[in-house]
Amino acid sequence: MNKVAIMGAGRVGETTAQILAEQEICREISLIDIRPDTPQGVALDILQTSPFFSFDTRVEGSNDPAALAGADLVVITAGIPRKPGMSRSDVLDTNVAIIDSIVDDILRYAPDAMVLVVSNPVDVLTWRVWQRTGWPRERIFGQAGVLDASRMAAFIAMETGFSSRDITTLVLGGHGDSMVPVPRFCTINGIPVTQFISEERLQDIIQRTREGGAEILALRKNSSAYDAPGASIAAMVDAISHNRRRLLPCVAILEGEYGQQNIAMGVPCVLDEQGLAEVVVLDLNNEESEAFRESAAAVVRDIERLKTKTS
Ligand SMILES: NC(=O)c1ccc[n+]([C@@H]2O[C@H](COP(=O)([O-])OP(=O)(O)OC[C@H]3O[C@@H](n4cnc5c(N)ncnc54)[C@H](O)[C@@H]3O)[C@@H](O)[C@H]2O)c1
Ligand SMILES: O=C(O)C[C@H](O)C(=O)O
Repeated sequence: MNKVAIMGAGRVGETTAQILAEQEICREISLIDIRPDTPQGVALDILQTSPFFSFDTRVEGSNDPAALAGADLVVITAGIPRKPGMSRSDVLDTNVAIIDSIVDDILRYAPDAMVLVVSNPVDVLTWRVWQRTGWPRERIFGQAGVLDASRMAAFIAMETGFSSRDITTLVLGGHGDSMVPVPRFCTINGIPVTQFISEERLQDIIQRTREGGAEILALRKNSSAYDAPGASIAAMVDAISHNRRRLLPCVAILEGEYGQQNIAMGVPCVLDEQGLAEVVVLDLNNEESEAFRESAAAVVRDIERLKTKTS
C-alpha cells in the first residue's frame, strides 16, 4: 500500500503510525490533527526512530485535511477517549460531530479511500461513516475484535503459562460491556482451552476481557489503552496492505448476516487489498446467538439515539 492517512495524532494515532512505519506496512503516512504543531512533532519524532528500526517509510504531520489526498486508507483515531467511570457510549455526542467533519474531509480529499474507524463508540461510528459516505461496506470497517481477542489471548497465556503465539481467541459483537467472547472457538494450538482452564476460571477471563478497556483506563487513569489498540490497527492495515486474506474479527456493516442489518458490529471477516472482502457467518449455538442478539440490541440503542439527535 502506498499511503495511509491517520486522522488524530493522539495516543492511538501515534502508536499506530510508529508500528506502520517501523514495519514498513505502507510507504507513506500522513498524520493529521487539529492541534497546532502536534502532528508535525509526532511525525518528526517517529522519523527519528528510523535509524534504529531501519525503515524508509515517509512520515509527515499536518493540520490541513488536504493532506488526506492520495490516501489508500484513512484510519480515524480522532475524538475523545472516555474517562474512568464512563461507558464508551458516553462520548458518542462529542465524537460524532468530529467524525462527521472528518467524513466530509474524506469525501472531498480522498474519495477513493478505504476507512478504518477506531474512535469510540466504534460500532455506531462505523455505521455513521457508512451512512454518511454512502460507500459500500467493503470500504468502511472498524477495529475492535482484534484488540478484544488479543486481550483474551493475553489473559489465557497468563492463566496457562503457554506462549500467547499458540493461543487463538474470538470475540464478536459490539465493542461494549456486552461484547461476546466465544470460548468454543478458543484453542491452544488447536486444542480447546477447556482442556487447560477450569470453567470457573474461563468465566473470569471472559468477564475480564469484556472489561479489558476499563481495566486499562482505571490503571492508566488519564488515558485509555493505546499500545494494544495500535498493534491491532496495524495488524488490520497489514492484512489489507499485503493482500493477506486474513480472517479477523472486524466491525462490519451487516446486510442480513447473523439476522442483523443496517448495523455495524464485530464479526469474523476476510481482509484483503479490497478491504473487507467477506463477512464469515458462524453457526452459533443458542447461547452464543442470544448473547450476539443482546450485544446487537446495545448497538441499536446507540444508533437510535444518534438518529434522534441528528434528525
Ligand atoms: N476501537 C478501539 O478499539 C479503540 C481503542 C483505543 C481507543 N479508541 C478510541 O480512539 C479515540 C482516540 O483515543 P486516544 O487515546 O488516541 O485519544 P487522544 O486524546 O490521545 O487523541 C485524540 C486526538 O484526536 C484529535 N482530534 C480531535 N478532533 C479532531 C479532528 N476533527 N481532526 C483531527 N484530529 C482531531 C485530538 O486533537 C487528539 O490529538 C477515542 O475515541 C478512544 O476511545 C478506540
Ligand atoms: O476502553 C476504551 O474506552 C478504549 C478502547 O475501546 C479499549 O477497549 O481499550
